[in-house]
Amino acid sequence: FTHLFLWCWGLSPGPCVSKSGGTRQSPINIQRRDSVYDPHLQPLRVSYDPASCRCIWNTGYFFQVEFDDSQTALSFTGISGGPLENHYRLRQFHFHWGAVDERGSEHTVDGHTYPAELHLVHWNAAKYPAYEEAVLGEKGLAVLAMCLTDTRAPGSCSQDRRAAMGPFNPSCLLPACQDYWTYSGSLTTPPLAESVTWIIQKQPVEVAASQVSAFRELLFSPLGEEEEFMVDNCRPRQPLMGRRVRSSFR
Ligand SMILES: Cc1c(Cl)c([N+](=O)[O-])nn1CC(=O)Nc1ccc(S(N)(=O)=O)cc1
Ligand SMILES: [Zn+2]
Repeated sequence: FTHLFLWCWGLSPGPCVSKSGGTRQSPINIQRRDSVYDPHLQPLRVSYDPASCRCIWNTGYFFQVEFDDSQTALSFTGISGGPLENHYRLRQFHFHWGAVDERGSEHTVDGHTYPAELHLVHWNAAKYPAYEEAVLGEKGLAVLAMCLTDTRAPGSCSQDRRAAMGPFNPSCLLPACQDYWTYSGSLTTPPLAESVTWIIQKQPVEVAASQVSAFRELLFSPLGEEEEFMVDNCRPRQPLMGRRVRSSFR
């Protein structure tokens, strides 16, 4: 019906049907025994330029650290290799976490949840002129995800508060082990666009203990309104719908 309705208006949902009727939604549970080793998967090539780090702000869903992803950015800042056919440029990274350590990650591995999950969001700069187009386009985005046992909180703030960030190299957040799973999915908050190649690192990142509690002091609510703590900003797992999860390791 959705397609018919859109067709009536001369609109096509395109390859990235979002919300209901989605066939490739995220996050998912990764059942290790059902993932398929793909020997053709290349190693991931990650290269970030700390000088392109711009600001940190609270979007109301999570806080995100944004990077200069304009063409003028001097150096290569992003990822290539792995399951990707092109070079994807880093746009932002953010976290999802729970109210308690027993939940918080969006993806799970054999049903195991972690207190938090980091997402580094990249867009296909070889195929699209800007992030805005890539969000809704085929193979538009690549999100590099890793579960965290705890995270370093760069500071608390209410919704829409923005702060400048000095040079920061997100590579310091990446685990040493290069093994990953990959599957085709979507954004995990609206518009839930089905344009994401997910790359999930196998090794969780161990960081300083009792850091996720600092995230829990952030606010969903705008300044001056009744305080609502930003917790449990993780979407429930979505049906696999027959999708295959590939692994880069045996
Ligand atoms: C939809 C859109 C556009 Cl277009 C723009 N823009 O600036 O042009 N920004 N956003 C918002 C956005 O990116 N959300 C987003 C949501 C979930 C995730 S997650 N958890 O990694 O799946 C990554 C990002
Ligand atoms: Zn996310």
